[in-house]
Amino acid sequence: MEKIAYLGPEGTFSELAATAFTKSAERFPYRDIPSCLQALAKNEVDGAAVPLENTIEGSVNITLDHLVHKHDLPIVGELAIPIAQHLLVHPKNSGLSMEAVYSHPHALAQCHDFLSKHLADAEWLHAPSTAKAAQEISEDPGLHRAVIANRLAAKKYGLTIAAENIHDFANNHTRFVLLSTRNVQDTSMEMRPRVNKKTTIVVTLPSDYSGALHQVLSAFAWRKLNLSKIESRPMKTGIGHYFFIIDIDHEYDDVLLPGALEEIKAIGCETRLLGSYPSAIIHEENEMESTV
Ligand SMILES: O=C(O)C(=O)C[C@]1(C(=O)O)C=C[C@@H](O)C=C1
Repeated sequence: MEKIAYLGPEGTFSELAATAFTKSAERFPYRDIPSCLQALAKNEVDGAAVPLENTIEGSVNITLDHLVHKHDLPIVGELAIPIAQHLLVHPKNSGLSMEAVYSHPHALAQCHDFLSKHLADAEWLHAPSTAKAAQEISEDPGLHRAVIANRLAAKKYGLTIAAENIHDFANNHTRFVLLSTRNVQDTSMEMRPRVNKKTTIVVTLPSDYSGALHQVLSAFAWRKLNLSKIESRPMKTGIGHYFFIIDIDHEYDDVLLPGALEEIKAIGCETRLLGSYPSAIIHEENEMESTV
């Protein structure tokens, strides 16, 4: 892989994930997640690292929805990385007497307890990414805004860490997926310890068919295929119209998964394979290589 897209600017968690996926690829920052996917679809890059789910905040809906509704970009790898959120301020400002706190909505949500306790009177403002907030505040100390971002962003944009590890739950991780239209072999995934194989599918149930979801689940159950996630998302075609995203702890083999999908199709479901890929978790922040 030569070029990888991520949610920019430099210093986001997405950049950390992109680096963890592949050190050799040149990293290209984009303004938002849809632009990363668009860049891959237009072959401006040959990979994209995008967030899918956080342990505290749940799914990153914009990624899921764009993967399902707008593109056909296969998932080729998955990494869960530790997310340590810190409160950053411009060195000319001090600590917690700020007019506003500025960050990505997911980062603000991950620190809700801390903000309620220490910055309840400040405005909580949404930024396109954690590092974008850090970059803007580094350029304008007069805004009197604190930022929630990672250590890399603090270093990159010359901000001071006013409070460390302010996320509400200790085990804060975000799952990132690597998307690519190429047959990727040069990511660092295979070198990681404890790599599992996973498959992600999208299932649309037939309308007015009692017990359809039950039958879908039993197609996996009697084959002893473990599901690690099932989530419904709106099809955007009307109230009550949903599809399901299902993660299966098994690689797409020649027998079990094709058999389960055939069984599901036979009851009138539509299915789509989003990818079958290696999956790993990085437990500690110090296992992440810095990109500074
Ligand atoms: O803003 C960033 O640094 C991102 O990479 C985005 C993002 C997200 O979309 O959830 C990624 C990981 C963290 O959960 C917080 C923010």
